[in-house]
Amino acid sequence: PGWFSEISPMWPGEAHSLKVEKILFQGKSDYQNVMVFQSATYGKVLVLDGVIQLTERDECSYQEMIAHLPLCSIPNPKKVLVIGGGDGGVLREVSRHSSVEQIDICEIDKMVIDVSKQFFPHVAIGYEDPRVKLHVGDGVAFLKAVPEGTYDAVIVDSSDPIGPAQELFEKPFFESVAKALRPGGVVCTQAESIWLHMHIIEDIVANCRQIFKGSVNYAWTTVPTYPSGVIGFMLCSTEGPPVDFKHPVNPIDADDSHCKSKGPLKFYNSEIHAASFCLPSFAKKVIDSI
Ligand SMILES: NCCCN[C@H]1CC[C@H](NCCCN)CC1
Repeated sequence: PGWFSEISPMWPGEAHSLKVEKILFQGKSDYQNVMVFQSATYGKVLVLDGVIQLTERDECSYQEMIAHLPLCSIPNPKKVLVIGGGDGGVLREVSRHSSVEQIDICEIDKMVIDVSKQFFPHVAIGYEDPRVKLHVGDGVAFLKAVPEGTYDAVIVDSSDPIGPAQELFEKPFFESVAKALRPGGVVCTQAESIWLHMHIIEDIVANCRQIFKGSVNYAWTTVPTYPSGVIGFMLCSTEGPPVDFKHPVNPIDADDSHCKSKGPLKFYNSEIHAASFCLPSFAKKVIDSI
């Protein structure tokens, strides 16, 4: 009864609101406040420190794009690491790829995992795949311990730079990701909004261009319940076999038969893969000039 408004200094002067039917969970973990509520029109909603992480209605866009943009860009992904993504949605999407043999996930907050399993079973279903190995801990420390060249792909499904995910936006972390990737390996990170955060994106792109000597691209998608209605992704590859993110070499068809239990893809397809790298001029000017 009432409205939830997403007010944050990260998007001053604006706040997306959702009509609340019932608050289902409120808790404080070692890292952040965790809340779940039943919304009137977007299904259940997961909120961390007052910031919307996902809603049942539109999570397909973010989870499918952040997973398939990298994995469909390399021919035969086998070893994948997910940093963050405690709700399990990215795991659900990664597990659609039959070539994948090992999926490591490092999530710092156990409460996010438990709450997702309890309230978002269609998202947390990702944990049920036998290839998934869960590590509860800090992604920065995890990556430091990873042997060089271990992974074909790393997906950084983080929250925003204010809070526990702050370090996941800084240079040392990107360097540790590059080290953990094989030559021609790929990383996809959550990269904010071109409407709200061009300055943050500028810094991220500058760091990525210094660190990833393959290709560096910015893609974006629409998520109605994220501020400004869009969210971006950094797609980078390490030096080695070239990766052309804009032309998927490993297309995943919409009715991928490997995933009866996970349902069909609701958002991602090869056309929207290519289209997601087309940017408005104001963003292109900044990103292509770095
Ligand atoms: N697996 C879903 C995790 C969602 N990650 C993030 C949650 C916070 C959201 N804020 C958007 C801020 C404006 N760009 C970005 C994605």
